[in-house]
Amino acid sequence: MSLLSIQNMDVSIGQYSVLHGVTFDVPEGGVFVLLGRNGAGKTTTLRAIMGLWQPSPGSVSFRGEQIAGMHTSDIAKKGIAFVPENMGIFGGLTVAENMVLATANGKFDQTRLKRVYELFPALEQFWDKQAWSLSGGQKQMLAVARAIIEPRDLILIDEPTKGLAPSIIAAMGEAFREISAQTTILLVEQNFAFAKSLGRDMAVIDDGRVVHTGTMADFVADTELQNRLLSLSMEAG
Ligand SMILES: Nc1ncnc2c1ncn2[C@@H]1O[C@H](COP(=O)(O)OP(=O)(O)OP(=O)(O)O)[C@@H](O)[C@H]1O
Repeated sequence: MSLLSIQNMDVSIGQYSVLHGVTFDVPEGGVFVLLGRNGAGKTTTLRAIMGLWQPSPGSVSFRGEQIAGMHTSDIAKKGIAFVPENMGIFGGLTVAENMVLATANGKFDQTRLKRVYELFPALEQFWDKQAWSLSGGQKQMLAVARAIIEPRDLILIDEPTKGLAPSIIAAMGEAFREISAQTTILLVEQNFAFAKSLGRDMAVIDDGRVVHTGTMADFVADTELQNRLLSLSMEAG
């Protein structure tokens, strides 16, 4: 059984029909990459899984249980976290306060906190600094750290490398590799070089429809398919 199974998911935003019968399965473990052009429907897919947009009834199951139609807070309690593109951190609060707010009861599990420090040493260094004063990469690290401070089975991460320097992207990749040994990651990316270094399985979405699913290794080997499905707006690599 897949960890997450999306079957025939339609999503409308207001009067606009954005997703049309989106279907793909995310197996447990590793990184699953969702690729697609600008405006293809990647963010909408993540938001619908999280209950932030209303997906069609019965279209999203997590560990075999239907979660479409549940409240976002109940979906989060099932063990799914979301790191949105805007990171969702509180700039006026310190790193420590941002982390406390991400815990279920205001207390840290010390083993998990130690792991966060190991993955992202800058967060320990800047623990008492206000989040707005962090660099773009450090803010992204804080956003991911907030998602893993409680036990999770699945983390949805939306374009984490956007605007980051190559050295920070490399560090982020290392952290994701370690996190994905314990927690499945569903990663939306436009940076194909980054995505292909991490992904085991993948899907491509275009105009609100899934147009390809398979292994990343097969996709990387098929340049004709890449050229056809990935627009020039995606960073080839
Ligand atoms: N709040 C909204 N109201 C109306 N239309 C929206 C809204 N949010 C997204 N859309 C539309 O839905 C479509 C999919 O958008 P989405 O943000 O999911 O794409 P994306 O693949 O994540 O793109 P990008 O890579 O540019 O972030 C786009 O045509 C977009 O204009």
